[in-house]
Amino acid sequence: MRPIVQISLDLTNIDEAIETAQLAMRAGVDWLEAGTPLILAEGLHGVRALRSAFPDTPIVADLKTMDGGYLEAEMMAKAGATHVVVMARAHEETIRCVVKAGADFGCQVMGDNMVSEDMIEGAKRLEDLGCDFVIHHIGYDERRGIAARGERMPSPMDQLRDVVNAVKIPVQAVGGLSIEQAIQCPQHGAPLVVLGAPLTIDADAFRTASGDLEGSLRMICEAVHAQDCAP
Ligand SMILES: O=C([C@H](O)CO)[C@H](O)[C@H](O)COP(=O)(O)O
Repeated sequence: MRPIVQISLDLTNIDEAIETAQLAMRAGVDWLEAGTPLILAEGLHGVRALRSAFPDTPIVADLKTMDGGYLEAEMMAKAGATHVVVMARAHEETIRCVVKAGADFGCQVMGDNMVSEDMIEGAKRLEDLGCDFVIHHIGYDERRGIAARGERMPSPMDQLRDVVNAVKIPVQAVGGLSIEQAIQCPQHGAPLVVLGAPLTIDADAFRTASGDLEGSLRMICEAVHAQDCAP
Protein backbone atom coordinates (compact mmCIF):
# COMPACT_ATOMS: atom_id res chain seq x y z
CA MET A 1 0.00 0.00 0.00
CA ARG A 2 1.28 3.48 -0.91
CA PRO A 3 2.04 5.48 2.23
CA ILE A 4 -0.80 7.81 3.23
CA VAL A 5 -0.63 10.97 5.33
CA GLN A 6 -3.60 11.59 7.61
CA ILE A 7 -4.04 14.70 9.67
CA SER A 8 -5.86 14.42 12.96
CA LEU A 9 -8.06 17.47 13.50
CA ASP A 10 -8.08 17.31 17.31
CA LEU A 11 -9.78 20.71 17.44
CA THR A 12 -12.97 21.96 19.03
CA ASN A 13 -14.73 23.99 16.37
CA ILE A 14 -15.65 23.62 12.72
CA ASP A 15 -14.08 26.86 11.49
CA GLU A 16 -10.68 25.98 12.91
CA ALA A 17 -10.98 22.43 11.59
CA ILE A 18 -11.82 23.61 8.06
CA GLU A 19 -9.03 26.17 8.10
CA THR A 20 -6.47 23.58 9.25
CA ALA A 21 -7.79 21.04 6.78
CA GLN A 22 -7.48 23.51 3.90
CA LEU A 23 -3.86 24.14 4.83
CA ALA A 24 -3.26 20.40 5.10
CA MET A 25 -4.80 19.65 1.72
CA ARG A 26 -2.69 22.35 0.06
CA ALA A 27 0.37 20.71 1.62
CA GLY A 28 -0.46 17.27 0.19
CA VAL A 29 -2.23 15.46 3.06
CA ASP A 30 -4.32 12.51 1.82
CA TRP A 31 -6.85 11.84 4.59
CA LEU A 32 -8.57 14.05 7.16
CA GLU A 33 -9.52 12.84 10.62
CA ALA A 34 -12.40 14.36 12.56
CA GLY A 35 -10.66 13.95 15.92
CA THR A 36 -12.49 12.92 19.07
CA PRO A 37 -12.55 16.51 20.45
CA LEU A 38 -14.08 17.79 17.19
CA ILE A 39 -16.71 15.07 17.23
CA LEU A 40 -17.54 15.84 20.86
CA ALA A 41 -17.78 19.57 20.17
CA GLU A 42 -19.51 19.57 16.79
CA GLY A 43 -20.80 16.03 16.31
CA LEU A 44 -22.26 15.05 12.96
CA HIS A 45 -22.27 18.71 11.90
CA GLY A 46 -18.48 18.68 12.06
CA VAL A 47 -18.22 15.63 9.82
CA ARG A 48 -20.83 17.05 7.40
CA ALA A 49 -18.92 20.35 7.23
CA LEU A 50 -15.70 18.54 6.36
CA ARG A 51 -17.48 16.42 3.76
CA SER A 52 -19.04 19.48 2.18
CA ALA A 53 -15.72 21.37 2.08
CA PHE A 54 -13.72 18.36 0.86
CA PRO A 55 -16.07 16.24 -1.26
CA ASP A 56 -13.44 13.76 -2.48
CA THR A 57 -11.22 13.33 0.58
CA PRO A 58 -11.34 10.28 2.86
CA ILE A 59 -12.57 11.33 6.31
CA VAL A 60 -11.89 9.27 9.43
CA ALA A 61 -14.39 9.81 12.26
CA ASP A 62 -12.46 9.05 15.46
CA LEU A 63 -15.51 7.96 17.43
CA LYS A 64 -13.72 5.45 19.64
CA THR A 65 -16.91 3.40 19.70
CA MET A 66 -17.43 1.19 22.78
CA ASP A 67 -21.12 0.31 22.42
CA GLY A 68 -24.07 0.94 20.15
CA GLY A 69 -21.72 0.37 17.26
CA TYR A 70 -24.13 -0.04 14.39
CA LEU A 71 -25.96 3.27 14.89
CA GLU A 72 -22.79 5.25 15.58
CA ALA A 73 -21.15 3.97 12.40
CA GLU A 74 -24.34 4.43 10.36
CA MET A 75 -24.74 8.05 11.47
CA MET A 76 -21.12 8.90 10.75
CA ALA A 77 -21.16 7.18 7.35
CA LYS A 78 -24.35 9.04 6.37
CA ALA A 79 -22.71 12.31 7.47
CA GLY A 80 -19.83 11.64 5.09
CA ALA A 81 -17.23 9.63 7.01
CA THR A 82 -15.39 7.04 4.93
CA HIS A 83 -13.76 5.47 8.01
CA VAL A 84 -15.00 4.95 11.57
CA VAL A 85 -13.09 3.85 14.66
CA VAL A 86 -14.07 1.09 17.10
CA MET A 87 -12.10 0.04 20.17
CA ALA A 88 -10.52 -3.40 20.61
CA ARG A 89 -11.70 -3.32 24.25
CA ALA A 90 -15.33 -3.13 23.12
CA HIS A 91 -17.42 -6.29 23.25
CA GLU A 92 -16.89 -8.43 20.17
CA GLU A 93 -20.55 -7.93 19.24
CA THR A 94 -19.95 -4.18 19.11
CA ILE A 95 -17.00 -4.65 16.78
CA ARG A 96 -19.09 -6.97 14.58
CA CYS A 97 -21.91 -4.37 14.51
CA VAL A 98 -19.53 -1.63 13.39
CA VAL A 99 -18.12 -3.91 10.69
CA LYS A 100 -21.67 -4.76 9.55
CA ALA A 101 -22.62 -1.06 9.43
CA GLY A 102 -19.43 -0.36 7.48
CA ALA A 103 -20.47 -2.95 4.89
CA ASP A 104 -24.05 -1.66 4.78
CA PHE A 105 -23.14 2.03 4.43
CA GLY A 106 -19.90 1.88 2.45
CA CYS A 107 -17.51 2.80 5.23
CA GLN A 108 -14.24 1.16 6.28
CA VAL A 109 -13.52 0.26 9.89
CA MET A 110 -10.39 1.11 11.83
CA GLY A 111 -9.94 -0.86 15.03
CA ASP A 112 -8.01 0.85 17.84
CA ASN A 113 -6.02 -1.38 20.21
CA MET A 114 -5.53 1.35 22.87
CA VAL A 115 -5.37 -0.04 26.44
CA SER A 116 -5.54 -3.63 25.28
CA GLU A 117 -3.94 -5.86 27.91
CA ASP A 118 -1.86 -7.28 25.07
CA MET A 119 -1.55 -4.82 22.19
CA ILE A 120 -0.61 -7.53 19.69
CA GLU A 121 -3.54 -9.77 20.66
CA GLY A 122 -5.76 -6.66 20.54
CA ALA A 123 -4.68 -6.01 16.96
CA LYS A 124 -5.28 -9.64 15.97
CA ARG A 125 -8.74 -9.59 17.56
CA LEU A 126 -9.64 -6.52 15.49
CA GLU A 127 -8.50 -8.20 12.28
CA ASP A 128 -10.29 -11.45 13.14
CA LEU A 129 -13.54 -9.56 13.74
CA GLY A 130 -13.38 -7.92 10.31
CA CYS A 131 -11.77 -4.50 10.76
CA ASP A 132 -10.02 -3.05 7.72
CA PHE A 133 -7.17 -1.30 9.57
CA VAL A 134 -5.47 -1.44 12.96
CA ILE A 135 -4.70 1.72 14.89
CA HIS A 136 -1.85 0.82 17.23
CA HIS A 137 -2.40 3.50 19.86
CA ILE A 138 -0.83 4.55 23.16
CA GLY A 139 -3.37 6.92 24.72
CA TYR A 140 -2.77 10.52 25.65
CA ASP A 141 -3.64 10.17 29.34
CA GLU A 142 -1.61 6.99 29.73
CA ARG A 143 1.46 8.65 28.23
CA ARG A 144 1.11 11.81 30.31
CA GLY A 145 0.44 9.92 33.53
CA ILE A 146 3.49 7.73 33.13
CA ALA A 147 5.68 10.70 32.19
CA ALA A 148 4.40 12.65 35.23
CA ARG A 149 5.65 9.82 37.47
CA GLY A 150 9.08 10.22 35.92
CA GLU A 151 8.93 6.87 34.20
CA ARG A 152 9.77 6.16 30.59
CA MET A 153 6.83 7.07 28.41
CA PRO A 154 5.60 4.15 26.30
CA SER A 155 5.58 4.71 22.55
CA PRO A 156 3.63 3.00 19.78
CA MET A 157 7.02 2.46 18.15
CA ASP A 158 7.94 -0.04 20.92
CA GLN A 159 5.72 -2.80 19.53
CA LEU A 160 4.97 -1.48 16.06
CA ARG A 161 6.93 -4.13 14.19
CA ASP A 162 5.34 -6.92 16.24
CA VAL A 163 1.85 -5.57 15.54
CA VAL A 164 2.60 -5.20 11.82
CA ASN A 165 3.89 -8.78 11.70
CA ALA A 166 0.86 -10.13 13.57
CA VAL A 167 -1.79 -8.89 11.12
CA LYS A 168 -2.32 -8.70 7.37
CA ILE A 169 -4.35 -5.47 7.37
CA PRO A 170 -2.63 -2.04 7.28
CA VAL A 171 -1.47 -0.58 10.59
CA GLN A 172 -1.29 3.01 11.80
CA ALA A 173 0.83 4.02 14.81
CA VAL A 174 -0.61 6.79 17.01
CA GLY A 175 0.29 8.54 20.22
CA GLY A 176 3.09 10.92 20.98
CA LEU A 177 5.15 10.30 17.89
CA SER A 178 7.75 12.87 16.93
CA ILE A 179 7.64 14.12 13.36
CA GLU A 180 10.68 11.97 12.58
CA GLN A 181 9.06 8.86 14.03
CA ALA A 182 5.85 9.51 12.10
CA ILE A 183 7.76 9.82 8.84
CA GLN A 184 9.56 6.54 9.57
CA CYS A 185 6.37 4.52 10.07
CA PRO A 186 6.29 3.13 6.48
CA GLN A 187 9.83 1.80 7.04
CA HIS A 188 8.38 -0.24 9.90
CA GLY A 189 5.63 -1.61 7.67
CA ALA A 190 2.94 0.86 8.80
CA PRO A 191 1.70 2.78 5.74
CA LEU A 192 -0.79 5.13 7.40
CA VAL A 193 1.07 8.07 8.89
CA VAL A 194 -1.02 10.22 11.19
CA LEU A 195 -0.03 13.68 12.35
CA GLY A 196 -1.88 15.14 15.30
CA ALA A 197 -0.28 16.99 18.17
CA PRO A 198 2.40 18.62 16.04
CA LEU A 199 -0.29 20.75 14.39
CA THR A 200 -2.23 21.65 17.49
CA ILE A 201 -0.64 21.11 20.89
CA ASP A 202 2.89 21.56 19.61
CA ALA A 203 2.34 23.91 16.68
CA ASP A 204 5.23 26.20 17.51
CA ALA A 205 7.79 23.42 17.60
CA PHE A 206 6.36 22.07 14.37
CA ARG A 207 6.79 25.41 12.61
CA THR A 208 10.49 25.52 13.40
CA ALA A 209 11.20 22.88 10.73
CA SER A 210 10.86 25.49 7.98
CA GLY A 211 9.39 28.53 9.71
CA ASP A 212 6.08 27.97 7.99
CA LEU A 213 3.45 25.44 8.97
CA GLU A 214 2.22 24.67 5.46
CA GLY A 215 5.78 24.39 4.15
CA SER A 216 6.75 22.04 6.98
CA LEU A 217 3.72 19.88 6.39
CA ARG A 218 4.47 19.77 2.65
CA MET A 219 8.01 18.55 3.42
CA ILE A 220 6.60 15.83 5.67
CA CYS A 221 4.07 14.72 3.04
CA GLU A 222 6.79 14.56 0.38
CA ALA A 223 9.05 12.54 2.69
CA VAL A 224 6.26 10.05 3.42
CA HIS A 225 5.08 9.76 -0.18
CA ALA A 226 8.63 9.18 -1.46
CA GLN A 227 8.88 5.92 0.51
CA ASP A 228 7.85 2.41 -0.28
CA CYS A 229 6.11 0.73 2.61
CA ALA A 230 8.32 -2.05 4.01
CA PRO A 231 6.67 -5.50 3.95
O1 LIG B 1 -7.02 9.79 19.68
C1 LIG B 1 -6.40 10.56 20.34
C2 LIG B 1 -6.46 10.61 21.82
O2 LIG B 1 -7.04 9.44 22.27
C3 LIG B 1 -7.27 11.80 22.33
O3 LIG B 1 -8.54 11.86 21.79
C4 LIG B 1 -5.47 11.47 19.68
O4 LIG B 1 -5.89 11.78 18.38
C5 LIG B 1 -4.14 10.80 19.59
O5 LIG B 1 -3.74 10.32 20.82
C6 LIG B 1 -3.19 11.81 19.02
O6 LIG B 1 -1.91 11.55 19.43
P1 LIG B 1 -0.76 12.51 18.95
O7 LIG B 1 -0.23 11.89 17.71
O8 LIG B 1 0.23 12.51 20.06
O9 LIG B 1 -1.36 13.83 18.66
